[in-house]
Amino acid sequence: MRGSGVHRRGLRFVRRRWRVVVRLVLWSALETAQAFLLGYALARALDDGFLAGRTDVGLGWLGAGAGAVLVGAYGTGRVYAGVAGLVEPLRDRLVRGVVERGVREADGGALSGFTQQVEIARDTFAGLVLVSRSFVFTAAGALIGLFSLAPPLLLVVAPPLAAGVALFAAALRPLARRQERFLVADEALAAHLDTVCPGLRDITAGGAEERIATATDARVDAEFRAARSLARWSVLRVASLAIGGQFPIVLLLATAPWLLDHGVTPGALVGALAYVTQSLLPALQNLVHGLGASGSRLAVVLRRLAPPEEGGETKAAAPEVPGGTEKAASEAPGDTVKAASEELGGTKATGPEDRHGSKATAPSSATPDALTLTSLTFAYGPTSAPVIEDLTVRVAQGTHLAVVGPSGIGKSTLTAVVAGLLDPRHGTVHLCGHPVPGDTARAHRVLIPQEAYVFRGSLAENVGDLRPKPIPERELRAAADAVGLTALMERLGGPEAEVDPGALSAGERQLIALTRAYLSYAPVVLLDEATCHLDAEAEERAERAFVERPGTTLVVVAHRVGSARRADRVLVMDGRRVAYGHHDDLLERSPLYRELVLGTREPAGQQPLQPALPLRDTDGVDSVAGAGLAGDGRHVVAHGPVGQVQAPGDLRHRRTLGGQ
Ligand SMILES: Nc1ncnc2c1ncn2[C@@H]1O[C@H](COP(=O)(O)OP(=O)(O)OP(=O)(O)O)[C@@H](O)[C@H]1O
Repeated sequence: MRGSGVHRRGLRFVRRRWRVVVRLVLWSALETAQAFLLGYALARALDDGFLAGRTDVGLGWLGAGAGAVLVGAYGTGRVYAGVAGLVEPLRDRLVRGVVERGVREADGGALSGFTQQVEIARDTFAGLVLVSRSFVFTAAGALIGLFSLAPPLLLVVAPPLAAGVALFAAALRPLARRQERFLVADEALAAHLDTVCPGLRDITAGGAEERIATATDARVDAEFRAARSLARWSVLRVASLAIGGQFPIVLLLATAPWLLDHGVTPGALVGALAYVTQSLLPALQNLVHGLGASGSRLAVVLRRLAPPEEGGETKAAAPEVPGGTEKAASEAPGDTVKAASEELGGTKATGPEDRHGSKATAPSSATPDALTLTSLTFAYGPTSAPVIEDLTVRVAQGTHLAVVGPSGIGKSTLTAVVAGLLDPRHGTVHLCGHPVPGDTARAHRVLIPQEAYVFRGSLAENVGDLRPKPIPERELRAAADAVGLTALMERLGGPEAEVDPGALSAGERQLIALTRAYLSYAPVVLLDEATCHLDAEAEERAERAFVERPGTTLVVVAHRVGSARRADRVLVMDGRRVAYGHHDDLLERSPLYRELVLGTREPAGQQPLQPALPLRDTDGVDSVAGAGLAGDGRHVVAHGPVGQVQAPGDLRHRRTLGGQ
C-alpha cells in the first residue's frame, strides 16, 4: 500500500516534467547512435576494409566509430544536465516537505536527519535515471546494430538477453523488499548501538547488562537473517547477468560456424561480439546493480520522507525482532532511547506537577501496596540455582524498608527484579498495584544504583533528567537542600553550571543522582547502595529527604547499620531464609542480623560463616557480615508487626533450597 503510494507520486512527478523527459530522450538518442556505430563500424572496417585489402576504408570506418564515441560523450554530458532538471526539483520538493514537518513538529534533530536522507534520495534518484535510461538506449542501439549486420545475430543474442532481463525484472520486487528489510534492520542495529555504547558503564551500574544484551542480540539476529535472505535473492541478480550478458558471448562463439554458414561475415561476428561485450554487458551490469541496490534504498528513503497520503503511514517497516512479544516491540528503534534511559536509572514519569505538594494520606484498604512480591523466584540462568526463591512480601505505601544481607546474597538482584530490569522465573511483582514489568509500573519507580549516572550538561539538566519539563529553580534548590546537594551546587556555580562527571568524586555524583531521584515523580524509590560513597551524616540526610518526601516508599539496600536502624522495616536476606521485621525485633530473633549489626552470631553450633563485605556502623566501626546455614536448617517465617506494612505471614519463605 505504502509502496504504491510512492509509485503514484513518482509517476505524477515525472508526468509533470514531461519536457525534461523529452529532452533527456533526445540526448540519449545520441547514446543509441554511439552504441549502434560501435559494432557496425567495426564490422564494416573488417569486411569492407582490412579483409578486402582496403586499409584506408578500414581506417575510415574506425574513425567513424571513434567519432561516434565523441558524439555519444557529448550526448552523455547533455544527459547529465537533463538529469539535474529532473533531480533538483525532487530534492527541492522533499526539502520543502521536510522543513515544514520539522517546523511543525519543532524537532531540530529529526530535521537534520531528514535533510541527510533528502541528499541520499537525490543522489540515488539521479543514479537510477542514468542507469535505466542508459540501458534502454544502449540496448536499442546494439540490437538495431545486430539486426543491420545480420538478422541471425539477433536470433543468437536477443533471446538470452530477454531471458536475463525478464529474470531480473521478476526478482526485482522481492529483492527490493529484502534489501529494504536489510537496510531497516541495519539502521535499527546502528541506532541501538548508538544509544547503548555511550552508556555501557551506566548499564553495568544499573544491572541492565542482560536485558541490553538480549535486545542487542535480537537486533543482530534480525540483521543477520535479513542479510542472509538478501544474499539468497541476490543469486538471481547474478544469474540474470550471466544469462543476459555473458551467455550471449558464449553462444556467439559456439554458433560461429553456423552463423558463418548462414551469411554472417567475420566482420559482422566481431561487430556482434563488440556489441555484447562493450555495450550490452556493461549496460546490463549497471542496471542490475543500480536498480537492485539503489532502487530499494530510494524506495525506503522516499517512504520516510513522503508526507502521509490519505491516512497512509510514512514510517519504514519495523525490523523483524525475534520473539515478537510486546516487550520486543517496545524495544523497537524508536523506543530505544527511552528504554535505555529508564534502564539507566529511572523513569520520566508524567505525573502532575504539584505531586510534591500533596502529603500522602495514610494507607487504607483501598490503597494498593507500594510493593507486592508473590511467590517470587529468580535465577540468572535456566539451569542456575535461584538467587531468590518463593519470596512473598507486601510493603505498604509510605514504608521505609532496608534490605540487608551478606555480599552476593541477592540484594541488588531483588531491586533489579522489582525495578523490572530482570524477569522472574516464577511469581509476580506489582508496584503500586501495577504489574512489573510494564510501562505503568516503570513510571512508579526510580532505581539509583551504586555507580551514579551523571552526564555532561548543566547541573539543572542532570537533576531534572527524569522530569518531562525544566524544573523551576525554587523547587530545584529546595530539593538540593533536602538531599544535601546545595554545597556542591554553590561550589559548581549554581544550577546552570556545567557538570564534568570526571571532575566529581563518586560521592558527589551520588548526590546528583539522588537529587534526580528526589525530583522524579516516582513514588517508589529504590536505592541500591546509592549512598555508599557518602559519609554517614550525608547518607542519613539523603535518606531522611526521601522519607519526608510526600507519598514516597523508600527501599534501601543498606550499606551501614544506621540505615537499617532508621528504617521502618528490615528485610534480612540470608540465602534460603529471609527475616523481616523491626530493627529491635530482628536483633532478638535473627542471628544473621545480630551478626551483621553486632558482629556476634548465636547460638553456637552453626556451620562456618562465609566471608562477606563489612556492614559499617554509623560510627565508622566495621562489623563483619557473614552468611551461613542455620545448623537446624529451619527457615525463618517473618512476623511483621501489624500496622502499615505487615501482618504475620505477609512475608513467607515457604520452600528452602535443597529441600530442607
Ligand atoms: N548477571 C549475573 N549473572 C549471573 N549471576 C549473577 C549476575 N549478577 C549477580 N549474580 C549472582 O547473583 C548473586 C546475587 O548477586 P547480587 O549482586 O544481587 O548480590 P548482593 O547481595 O547485591 O551483593 P553485594 O552486596 O555485594 O552487592 C551472586 O551470587 C552473584 O554472583
